[in-house]
Amino acid sequence: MAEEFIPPHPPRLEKRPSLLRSIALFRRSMLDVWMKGHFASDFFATKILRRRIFVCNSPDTVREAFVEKAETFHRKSPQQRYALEPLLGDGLFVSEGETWRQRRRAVAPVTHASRMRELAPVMTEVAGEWADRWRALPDGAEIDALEEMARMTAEVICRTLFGRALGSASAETVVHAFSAYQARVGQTALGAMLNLPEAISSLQGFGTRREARRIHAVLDELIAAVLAAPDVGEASLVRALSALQAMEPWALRNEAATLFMAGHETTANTMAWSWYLLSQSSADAQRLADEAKAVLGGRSATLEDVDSLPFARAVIEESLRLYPPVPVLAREALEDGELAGRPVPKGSLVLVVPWLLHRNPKLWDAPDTFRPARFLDASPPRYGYVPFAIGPRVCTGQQFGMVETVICLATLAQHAAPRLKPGHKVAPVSRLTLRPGDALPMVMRKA
Ligand code: HEM
Repeated sequence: MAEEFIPPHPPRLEKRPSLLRSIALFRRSMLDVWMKGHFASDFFATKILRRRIFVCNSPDTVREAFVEKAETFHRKSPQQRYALEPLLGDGLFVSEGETWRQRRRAVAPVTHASRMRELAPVMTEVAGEWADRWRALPDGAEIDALEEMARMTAEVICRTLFGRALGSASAETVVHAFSAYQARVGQTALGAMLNLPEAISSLQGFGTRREARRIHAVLDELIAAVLAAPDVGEASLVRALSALQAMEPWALRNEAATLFMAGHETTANTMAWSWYLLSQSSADAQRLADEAKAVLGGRSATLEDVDSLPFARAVIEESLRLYPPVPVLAREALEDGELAGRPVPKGSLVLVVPWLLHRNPKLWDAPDTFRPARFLDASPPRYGYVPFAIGPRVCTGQQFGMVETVICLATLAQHAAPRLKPGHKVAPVSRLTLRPGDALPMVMRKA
């Protein structure tokens, strides 16, 4: 049997770090703060400054917190709200209570599995354009696979949000505006996480609000153009949202911003991690290329092909297990509660950490090893595999994200098997999402 690949992860701490060290590690990446024992621990509690933190790391405790007691642990963490509210306002991702319920009723149907027939052709079209791009590159050409995948998934989400022509023309502007926001956010959310006084936190957020206003201006213009244009029957999430529920213009913009933010970088990172993992496991890369060539014969994958591409799906599922794009799911207790028989005071943070849960040795055989076939052999443990979260706030774009990544991966894998640039070391980092560093230099090779 070929040797299996264990992809990189930050060193696991042997003993509890000092407060200053914890803060320094957290600032670098949310992956670096965990101790060795945390991975196999079902439930544990800790405290950083004024914030009590409870971590659910077994199927039972995940179900208890996010499903059975979802009402108590419904509110997003102060860190997420602080980082995202300037941009998303009361958008679904950060809202709560009645506003959340109302928005969920609007957003969930337009991204639902039943809409894939209408949305998937855009994914097929973009995957085909990228296959042409990659085919035109000479063997040995250098690419940044992270940037390539970010541009590709931006095309998909912009064309599905705003329609083909407007979406394609605006993708670059939207991506730049969101990247500038992200760069600001990375530095601002720590104060809120640690429960520092409001004044300190708001001082940090000035630049973030300025970047958010820039994005709002871009989106307002695009939405007005979509709604002013005649409906020619092409897929547009913005048009579908406004047809389904009467929404104020700012509410529609908040949901468009939410869908872009939630649906862009998550899928881009999943694709980039998949190329990296495949580049280190030639047997899996070959198996994927063989499957894609046999099913597709050179053409682009469609929605109808997805069920015939089980190995492509398994590669995506394994990438999402090892490098979940949202590696920490955080909630604030709205009232006093209880988890695993322990009191959880109001205001505590309750975390489900896919980064830990997906590598819990009690749930996974060889948890650090890249082994996509594990998803062909057995179903993942219920409540033990949550890349799209679980419970009432589960990702509304789960089907969208899976269909998009399988279509794009299989279409491209027929033509290309990029290798990691010699000498480049990949190190996972996580701020808002988990990425393979700031760039992923790879060298093009024909499949
Ligand atoms: C591989 C791709 C994706 C992954 C891994 C992913 C993951 C997640 C996760 C973990 C959450 C919950 C976050 C939390 O509880 O704090 C979430 C929420 C959400 N996602 Fe996704 N997502 C993906 C793609 C998408 C796409 C393509 C869309 C839309 C087209 C989307 C729309 C949303 C929305 C609207 C929410 C908020 C749901 C709510 O709070 O009710 N996601 N996603």
